[in-house]
Amino acid sequence: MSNVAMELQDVRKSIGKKEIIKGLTFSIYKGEVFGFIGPNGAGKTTTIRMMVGLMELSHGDVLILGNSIKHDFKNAIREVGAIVENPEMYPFMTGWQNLMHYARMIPGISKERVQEVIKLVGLEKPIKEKVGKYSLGMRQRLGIAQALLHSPSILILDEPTNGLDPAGIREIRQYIRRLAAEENVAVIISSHLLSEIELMCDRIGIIKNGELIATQTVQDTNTAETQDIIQVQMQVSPMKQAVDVLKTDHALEAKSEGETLLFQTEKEKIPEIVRSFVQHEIAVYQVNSSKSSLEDKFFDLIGENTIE
Ligand SMILES: Nc1ncnc2c1ncn2[C@@H]1O[C@H](COP(=O)(O)OP(=O)(O)OP(=O)(O)O)[C@@H](O)[C@H]1O
Repeated sequence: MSNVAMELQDVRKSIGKKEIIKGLTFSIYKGEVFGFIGPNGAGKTTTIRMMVGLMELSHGDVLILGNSIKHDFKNAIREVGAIVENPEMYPFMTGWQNLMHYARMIPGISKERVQEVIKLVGLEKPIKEKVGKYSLGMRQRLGIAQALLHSPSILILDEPTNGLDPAGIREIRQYIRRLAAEENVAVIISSHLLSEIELMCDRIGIIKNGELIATQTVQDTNTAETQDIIQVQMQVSPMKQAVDVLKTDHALEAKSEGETLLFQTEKEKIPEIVRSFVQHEIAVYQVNSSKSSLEDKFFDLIGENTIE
């Protein structure tokens, strides 16, 4: 049996004369948490709205467990659970009453299934309390529980951590990871907060101007970081001469910010660089280094310094 949960095939969307989504082709696999990230206006929400059947495709197709969203909508969409806009919950009802209210609208959902999803998102304790008393994180988890009622193979969450405090984010992260691992659900999360994606996802897809510009596993990025290039900050004087030495002796391009020299290299090269500075009578006052985070890579990829 195929391990692909969802496959996008040259998905395009035009609104008026403008093409907003310009041919997305990628797959999402069972049991993985896939982060869909990009700057504001990149096309994340539009793509997600097409994935969940809230918007028609202008071109291409989305296959969900092999079923075409265009030609076999019912069978395709039955496998999808999603929170795209804020989940509608009644604050004057308890968590349990809210879930039962939705469960009654879906044929074949038992009370046992309701109990099961409550356990999955860790809301056993407060489930008999009114939702009006819930924290934002608890409401999000109740929303996820609701989206899971019909046992979908794919869970799609648009900006699930929006507005949550760090503790709330940690909770959501924990339950999302558990869902993928224990239920083999493919989870798709859109976000512009990369630091969270790094901890929550197995793989990320970066979208910019309606195009997928990269996909990569988060594991790979981390491994690459530890083995490869690091960012170096050095306080040196005179600055211009240091930049020249880096270029002529080490073939490295550097930038200067005030008295700090900035460049990237392998860790092993640093002693050699310091030695050559000393030989050229360049004073070295301080050396700092840091690994480049996924966020740096993201900015490198999209070629911008800000995502707002
Ligand atoms: N109904 C519409 N009519 C015209 N343009 C639209 C419409 N909906 C979205 N767009 C445009 O399509 C582009 C993608 O928007 P979309 O909301 O999908 O991006 P996004 O990545 O989800 O951004 P954000 O993080 O801000 O939600 C934007 O440039 C937006 O202005």
